[in-house]
Amino acid sequence: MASGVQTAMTLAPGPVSAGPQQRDETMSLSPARLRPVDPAAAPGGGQPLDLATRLRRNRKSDWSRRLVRENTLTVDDLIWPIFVMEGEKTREAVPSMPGVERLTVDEAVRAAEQAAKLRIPALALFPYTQPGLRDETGSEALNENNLVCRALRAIKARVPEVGLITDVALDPYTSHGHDGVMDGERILNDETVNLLVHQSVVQAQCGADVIAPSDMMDGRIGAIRIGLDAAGLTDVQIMSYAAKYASAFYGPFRDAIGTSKTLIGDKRTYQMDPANGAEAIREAALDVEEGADMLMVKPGLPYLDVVYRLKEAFGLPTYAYQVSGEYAMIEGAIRNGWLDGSRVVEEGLMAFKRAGADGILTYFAPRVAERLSAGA
Ligand SMILES: NCc1[nH]cc(CCC(=O)O)c1CC(=O)O
Ligand SMILES: [Mg+2]
Repeated sequence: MASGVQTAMTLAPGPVSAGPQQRDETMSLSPARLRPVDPAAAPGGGQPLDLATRLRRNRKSDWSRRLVRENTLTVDDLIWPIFVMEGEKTREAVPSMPGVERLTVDEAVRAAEQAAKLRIPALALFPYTQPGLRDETGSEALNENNLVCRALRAIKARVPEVGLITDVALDPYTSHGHDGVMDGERILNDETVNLLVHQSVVQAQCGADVIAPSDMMDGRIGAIRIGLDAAGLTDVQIMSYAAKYASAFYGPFRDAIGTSKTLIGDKRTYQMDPANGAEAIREAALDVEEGADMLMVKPGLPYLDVVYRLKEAFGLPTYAYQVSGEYAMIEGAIRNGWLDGSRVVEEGLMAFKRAGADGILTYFAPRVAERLSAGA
């Protein structure tokens, strides 16, 4: 160290005669950069480089890395999406999401107990609707005894301390797998919104704490807010899937809820074009104006720029959905031994925090919570 200081003194700031600095005039002219390096200090010559700033200093030990760490990942950041199905005491594997299962309602209650024990704040529920109950207009969505409603009541009765988030959209209930009602090839916006308001009120009356519309119809946030308030459900929150993209990463989810084989066409007339970023701001601005309490971006990792932009622009609680395809990619590689399991999962989740997310919907939630609570 002493010799480093000495070098800095003897080689006082002077004109730069060579080096990369000269090539780029816009480069910072801070004194630290201008100090020339002693030409005698050849690599391996034993003389330290004359660097005033060495960013590695703060990384030299575990305690120091912890001290300078900018972001943290905690159990409080996790939302656990689960799939529910008919039946009793049964769990059924979802092949394209290794490690994820569909749960009967009683097993969903077990999952909620596990969430409570791990202190995962909330679950997000998605139903696998019996094919015979699916129709053109998704009428099962409005049935207060449908799978989601029964799961809501069962979990609320046994594990009231866990937050329950429900998906509002018609796709688990329609014979064509679209999120709205159709007229020929068109997905009808305003007619669909009417049904979504009804669906939201039914779910909230059955115990949903947070209504999360994932349908991407225009105007649904405002309509749902009015509908909930009119039903006396003023405390029910709305988490808007504000920027939801027409993504190929939803494939395994559609296997899980049984819509991949029935879906006619694609969802590009209502979900966003993956090429668009500025449009996400417009989507979110409308949802904020219409009364959204929280915003969500979906998918997650490929859309971190959108997470960052929405958080910066609105400052609302903002969430990212690490979707089924992201889960399948990571878990597939882990199971093949190509990636180091816990490290890659936590690095990915930390990236959401760094981008500004307040939390993440992730199928890895119970696994990560277990590690975090073990202090690993
Ligand atoms: N409204 C449907 C819905 N809600 C959540 C997801 C995807 C979640 C995932 O892939 O994990 C989808 C799929 C879709 O839009 O087709
Ligand atoms: Mg919108």
